Formats: sequence, C-alpha cells, structure tokens
Amino acid sequence: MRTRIFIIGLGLIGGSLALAIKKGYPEAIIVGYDIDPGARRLAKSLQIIDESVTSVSEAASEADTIILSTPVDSSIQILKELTNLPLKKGSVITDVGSTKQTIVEKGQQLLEKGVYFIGGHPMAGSHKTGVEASREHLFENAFYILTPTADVPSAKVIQLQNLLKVTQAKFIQLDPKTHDKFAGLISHFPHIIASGLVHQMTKLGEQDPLVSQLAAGGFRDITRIASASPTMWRDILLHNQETLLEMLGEWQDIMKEVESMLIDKDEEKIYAYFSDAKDARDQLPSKKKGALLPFYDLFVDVPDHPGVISDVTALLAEANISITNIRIIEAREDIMGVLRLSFRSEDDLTLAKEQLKVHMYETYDAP
Ligand SMILES: NC(=O)c1ccc[n+]([C@@H]2O[C@H](COP(=O)([O-])OP(=O)(O)OC[C@H]3O[C@@H](n4cnc5c(N)ncnc54)[C@H](O)[C@@H]3O)[C@@H](O)[C@H]2O)c1
Ligand SMILES: O=C(O)C(=O)C[C@]1(C(=O)O)C=C[C@@H](O)C=C1
Repeated sequence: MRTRIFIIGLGLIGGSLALAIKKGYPEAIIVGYDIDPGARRLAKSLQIIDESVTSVSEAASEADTIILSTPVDSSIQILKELTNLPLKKGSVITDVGSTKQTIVEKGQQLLEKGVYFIGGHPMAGSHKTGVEASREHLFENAFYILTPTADVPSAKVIQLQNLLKVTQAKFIQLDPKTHDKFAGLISHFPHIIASGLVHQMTKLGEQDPLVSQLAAGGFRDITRIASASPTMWRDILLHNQETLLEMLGEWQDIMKEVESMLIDKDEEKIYAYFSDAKDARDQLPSKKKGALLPFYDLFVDVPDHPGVISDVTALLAEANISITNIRIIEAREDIMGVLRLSFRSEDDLTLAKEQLKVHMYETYDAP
C-alpha cells in the first residue's frame, strides 16, 4: 500500500518538505490542506502535493504521517482538533514549529489513541513565506531537531527520520526545554533585535527620510530577517516567553556595559568588545558543516557599468547554474559595486566561483 502523508499548512516549510519527500519517495501520496484556498490551489497546480482537501478531518484518518507546518499556535489548535478525530493506530504526527515545549506537551495526549507525536524543527528557512517560496533543497545540510518524549518508541522515531532523511538534513535529538533555550538564543532573540533596529531606524527616518535611503550593506544584512512573517514570529515569542524574557535581561546588561565603556571612552574595553565577538563569530562552524545558513551566497566585485549584471547572469546560465537571488549591495559612480548572488546548493556556489574566476571576476564568500 502506498504511504499517505498529510501536510497541514502549505507554506514555505510545508511546501519545501513536500517537494523533498516527493523527490525521495515518488510513490508516496502527499495530501495537502491549508486554510487559504489560494495556497491549496497553488500547491496542487505546482504539483507540490498530489491531492488537496478542504478540511483537516477529510484526510486525517487515512494518513500514515501527519506533518503540521502552520504557525505554532495554529499547530496547537490543529493538534487539539486531531485528538478528537479518528486516526490510524500507530500513525506518527510531527510538526515543524520553531518552539517545542508547548506543542510537545499537547502532543502527549495523542498517546491514548495509539498515535505518536514527535516534535520537529528543521533549522533552516527564510524571511520569505508561502508555497511559492518552497524549495526542494531548503533543508540540505541544516540541522533538523527532533524532540521525542520517552513514551515514543524508538522505532517510530526511526520511521519518521527515514521519511525525512530525503531532506538531507542532519538529525539531532533534544528535549523540548533545551531546544527552546537554544533556539531562543540563536534564532528568536536575534529576530527581536533585528526588528528593534528597524524600529529605531524608522523613528529617526520620520524626522529625516534620507536615513532609510542610506541604509546599506551592514544594516540590510543584520535586518534581513525582520521581513519575515509577523504571525509566525508573534507565535514564537508567545511560546518561548520565559527564555526570551531571560535573554532580554541579559542583553540589557550587555548594553549597559557598552554604555559605560562609551561614557568612559575606554578604548581597551571597546576594542575587546569587538575583537572577542569577532573571534567567537569567526569560529562558528562553516556552511560546509551545515550550521547556520541555508543560503549559499557569494559576493562578486563588479565594475559599475551598464550590462554588467546581465554579463554575470549570462555566464552562470551558460554553465547551467541557477541563481535563486541577486542583489546589488553597493554601486556608486566610478567605483566597484558588489553583487550578492544566492544559490540553491554548495555545489552551485562552487561552480559559480569557478565560472566567474575564469572570466576574471573577483569573488569572495558571503559571511
Ligand atoms: N520560515 C522559517 O524560516 C521557518 C523555519 C523553520 C520552521 N519554521 C516554522 O514552520 C512553520 C510554518 O512556517 P512557514 O515559514 O512555512 O510559514 P508560511 O507563512 O510560509 O506558511 C504557513 C502556512 O500555514 C497556513 N495556515 C495558517 N493557519 C492555518 C490553519 N489553522 N490551518 C491550515 N493552514 C494554516 C497559512 O495559510 C500558510 O500557508 C511555523 O511554525 C514556523 O515556526 C519556519
Ligand atoms: O534565515 C532565515 O530567514 C531565518 O530566520 C531562519 C530561521 C533562523 O532563525 O535561522 C528562522 C526560524 C526558524 O525556526 C529556523 C530558521
């Protein structure tokens, strides 16, 4: 019998998982539901899913695996609905939410029905949303955290991991509390800061509109994530409240220290603030080891003259390399500009470097 996988929430993450699973298991039947009829239609017409349904109850009881890929709070509501529906005994339900404690607690209730909930979090994504942003390779080399409780038989965890291994992610297991603490520090809290910086700029921009136009590479890099889905991030904050409140306190302490260094004009301390951070940042695992960035970005120095972008893109097209994003970082008259190119995979990035080098373009890895 063909396995039936029911994906609820056909956005960036649900769509990307559907694409990877379809590629790895063409015989699997992927059924999709989204509250937004437009997302359902698009997922079906792009052949990201095989069948589309108009409610959770229409497909839940036949599913061997259910994947919840909606914002955290909606996933918890859907879990509640699932506990009141007939489900296949022995089936596995997982989610992809960015927080784990509250949903895993709710998922425990499914045990009474002989159904196993295993929390999941693929640690890769984007500030883009919607099924149209889905990518088959989104999770390649990224960490995929699973948070099974002790009540879930290890055979079920292996079964889920076998299904998801087609994402080419690297699986690790954490308990939900540790997950939320770690994700809070490396993902959720930075998001609060990124949005805070944008608020600060907007406030100043109200007095002097030129300021936002001047926002260049550094500001754009550090605030890219502020363009993500507000619904998703609202839910993340509400479901990781304790950790984030703690981090806000620690952050304020660090900023207080910076404030005193500045008031005292303490050269040594200011230098150490940056140089210690640089050392720690430079020691983070590289993209090759699949740690932080799901994007494969390359900077290319380009002379500032018309036609240079089409020259670069034509060279890459000639070598059959797809670009997933292109951005001009800086282009002022008479000086070199910089293009930031994004690729789907490490292989594409390496090929692009070689191709551009042959044609005398200077490239360097994006940090
Ligand atoms: N975007 C990322 O970088 C990222 C990375 C890892 C995990 N996550 C987690 O993945 C989940 C989905 O995020 P996304 O980036 O795919 O968001 P998205 O906005 O692209 O997709 C979410 C989809 O869920 C649908 N939806 C909302 N409520 C629903 C409901 N009640 N029933 C059915 N469908 C519903 C929306 O219509 C939308 O199509 C979130 O829980 C998020 O925390 C996101
Ligand atoms: O790259 C981005 O845009 C992301 O914000 C992705 C990111 C992250 O913080 O790394 C965001 C939330 C997820 O839960 C996992 C990944």
